[in-house]
Amino acid sequence: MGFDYCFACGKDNPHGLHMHFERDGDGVVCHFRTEAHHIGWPNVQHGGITCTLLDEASAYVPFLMGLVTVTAELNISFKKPIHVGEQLRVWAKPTKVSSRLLLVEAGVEGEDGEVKATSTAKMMVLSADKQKQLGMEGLET
Ligand SMILES: CCCCCCCCCCCCCC(=O)SCCNC(=O)CCNC(=O)[C@H](O)C(C)(C)COP(=O)(O)OP(=O)(O)OC[C@H]1O[C@@H](n2cnc3c(N)ncnc32)[C@H](O)[C@@H]1OP(=O)(O)O
Repeated sequence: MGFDYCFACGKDNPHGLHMHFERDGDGVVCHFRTEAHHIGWPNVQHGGITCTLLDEASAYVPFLMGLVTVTAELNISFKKPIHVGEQLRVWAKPTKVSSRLLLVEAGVEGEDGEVKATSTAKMMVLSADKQKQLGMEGLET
């Protein structure tokens, strides 16, 4: 299975979130609507879904630079609950880029711009050998 089955962005994954990213300056942005099947506590989006939104946005920053990375670290601050039916703006931008590591800042905001969650991520750039070693097959950027 390739990119199209990515849980966060794959168009062919029937269980996925179907995130779609666009460039925004040197970063990325995506709009996402919280649905009933995304909850943990009643009416409140599961924190794991929020993590996925932030992780994916962080991964798309290097991806759109033509780099294959994995998340080595992801630190999240959950600021406000997200409720079913909310329309969210998910963004990410690089704060430091080196040949092996990118630091990426990301956030989730409500329609009124309220900050729901923020994160910082360390994205490790993978060589072709490392991709093979980690069992990542069929990757082409
Ligand atoms: C059509 C469009 C489709 C688009 C699709 C887009 C898809 C996007 C999908 C994205 C999905 C979403 C994204 C996801 O969810 S990716 C999935 C979640 N992440 C993972 O599965 C990663 C699992 N971890 C690993 O594979 C390894 O631990 C990695 C690769 C991270 C390091 O490997 P390893 O441990 O073997 O290291 P090394 O021997 O290669 O050494 C490397 C160097 O790096 C240093 N180091 C290591 N760790 C850290 C750290 N935390 N902070 C700072 N530095 C660190 C290390 O000391 C060394 O430095 P030096 O001693 O050389 O100086």
